[in-house]
Amino acid sequence: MKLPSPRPPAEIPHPPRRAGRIEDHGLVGNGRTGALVDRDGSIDWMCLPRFDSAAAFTALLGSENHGMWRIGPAGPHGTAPPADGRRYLDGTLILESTWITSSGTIQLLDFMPFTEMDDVTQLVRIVKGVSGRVPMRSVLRARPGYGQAVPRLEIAGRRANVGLGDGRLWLDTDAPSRASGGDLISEFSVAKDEQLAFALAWQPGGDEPPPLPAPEGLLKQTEDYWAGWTAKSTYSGPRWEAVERSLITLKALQHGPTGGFVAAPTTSLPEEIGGERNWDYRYCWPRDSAMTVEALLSCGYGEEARAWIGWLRTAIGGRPENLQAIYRVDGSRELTEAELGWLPGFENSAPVRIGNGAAKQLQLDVYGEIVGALYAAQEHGPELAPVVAPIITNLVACLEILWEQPDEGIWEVRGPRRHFVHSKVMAWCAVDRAVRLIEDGRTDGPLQRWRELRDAIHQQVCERGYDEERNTFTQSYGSTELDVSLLQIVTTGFLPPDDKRVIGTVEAIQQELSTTGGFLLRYRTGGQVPGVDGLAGDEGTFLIGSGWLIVALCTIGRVDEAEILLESLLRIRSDLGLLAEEWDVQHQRQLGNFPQGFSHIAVIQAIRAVATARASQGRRIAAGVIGR
Ligand SMILES: OC[C@H]1O[C@H](O[C@H]2O[C@H](CO)[C@@H](O)[C@H](O)[C@H]2O)[C@H](O)[C@@H](O)[C@@H]1O
Repeated sequence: MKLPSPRPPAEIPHPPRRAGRIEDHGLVGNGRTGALVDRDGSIDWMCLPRFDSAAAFTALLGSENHGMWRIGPAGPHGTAPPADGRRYLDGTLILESTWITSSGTIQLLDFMPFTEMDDVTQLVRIVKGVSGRVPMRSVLRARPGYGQAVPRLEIAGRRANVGLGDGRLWLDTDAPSRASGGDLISEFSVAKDEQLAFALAWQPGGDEPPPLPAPEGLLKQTEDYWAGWTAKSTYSGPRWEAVERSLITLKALQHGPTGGFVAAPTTSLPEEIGGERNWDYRYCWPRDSAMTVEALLSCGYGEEARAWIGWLRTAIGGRPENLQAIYRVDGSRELTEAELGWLPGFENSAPVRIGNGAAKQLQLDVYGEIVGALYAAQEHGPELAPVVAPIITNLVACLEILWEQPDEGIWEVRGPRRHFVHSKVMAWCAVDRAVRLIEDGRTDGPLQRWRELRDAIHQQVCERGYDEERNTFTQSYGSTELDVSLLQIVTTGFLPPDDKRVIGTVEAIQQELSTTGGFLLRYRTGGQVPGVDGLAGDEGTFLIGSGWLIVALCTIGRVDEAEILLESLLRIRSDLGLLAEEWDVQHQRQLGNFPQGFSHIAVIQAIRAVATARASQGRRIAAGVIGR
């Protein structure tokens, strides 16, 4: 469905979005929504009030006239130079950008308080003078409905507000401000030891203004929130800073009020620049969320898992046979896909899509991922067993009926259904975990029947999904193609690590799907001829595949190789430690939605796997089992 182009936004003489990269953005968030901040201090993307609401700042996918809010040193024609340095304050999601100008140095702190206030979303920006005096400018250009409309702007003293349909944005600042063509412009200067704050608040409904903000108090509250949160991590091994950054990023993708995790806070960042592989990730995939929960649990975060289980129970409801591949943040199911014709897309990568047609696909692997996460949750908190056991047994009962069907698989192909080997392996995994739960006396179920089911799936995969001649499992039954998801044969324990079919599959994937630097394609795309996924064009290397390969190599004892790949993966993170879904090996840039949960799961899993393997090597050396 293509939505008609509305009247173009009023032409205001401002340049288009500065040509930058996906990874030039920093993320701030409050567990309800997130905002992406470019190097020049421009908020190029922000959906309000929820991750899956319409964006009020959409410059990321169009021009500045589709909405942005920039604060930076005053440059020509309303621009600001890129910051000279950026970082997150340690262990937080508070972004600090520093500009060193000819007249002085200033810092901008961007953050979103995790607030208890129902339905209020705040974004606070504090400009601090470090030296000299720096002329600054703020240009707030809210454009509701993904850049469709120019709202009415009202200014009353130090408060301005704009209507956004079902809510209103309030901006509080002491900076002198004026309206210009639907923009709120504030020009001011900040000297050493001075500071000036801007606080933006979204509130539902009418005209009642929100309470006046206290930016310094909100900063302290946000610092304390993150200090308390990061202190709960149980991971203190090598590369813990990278683990911490990925954990914080995953936490930022969880919608606090419901417990649902979005796959990423963006839509339609392209998987190929100029291509059509542009999808909306601002929703909750049980698959992605389950993997996120496992990654968080592995570092001691149980509360997020509990909240997600609550979300899952709502989303699945009383009918697990109606499991969807994707839900909205609140667990609702309406995700009709549409194209926003008025947006040119990131670097002209059209279409820009909202909604996601993959929601209605059959994706059998999801059962395995959900059951895996629930199984891990009750291992982490045994009191959860009575809560998760009925969900597990219901899902496995569905799988009993469904598992022999072809499906669209983990990659949500838009080509014909196939018997994807990964889907069957994950189905095996779901049944296996259910059997273990029954064997351990943590729930009741048809033990013998499910043991037989588990064996039947295993046997079928080994007979129909394995290419004896090449000694590798294949993407789908009877195909000669490979798929990076086959690495989960190793990580799920479907076969023992020293099985020749396991080693053969790892090596075949390395040979056929590996590119420069060891980054892996998901599978081979067909260029202009639509391949297995039914789409024309190619894509970058898929970063969660790197995580799986690193874990697989550690599992089969090739830790040195794994560590080299881990270093490559860590090297391509942005200066802020963030990763999109994919990496373009040729142009050395990130691709796809950003930051993506999958890629940060990969970082956590890979670092932990290498650390565990190294520790076990150390123990074996100490015990004299292996030499130095
Ligand atoms: O490749 C085509 C599909 O791409 C998207 O799906 C991908 O992202 C999902 C969220 O991270 C992930 O669960 C899935 O495994 C990925 O393939 C897109 O959302 C789909 O609509 C599209 O068919």
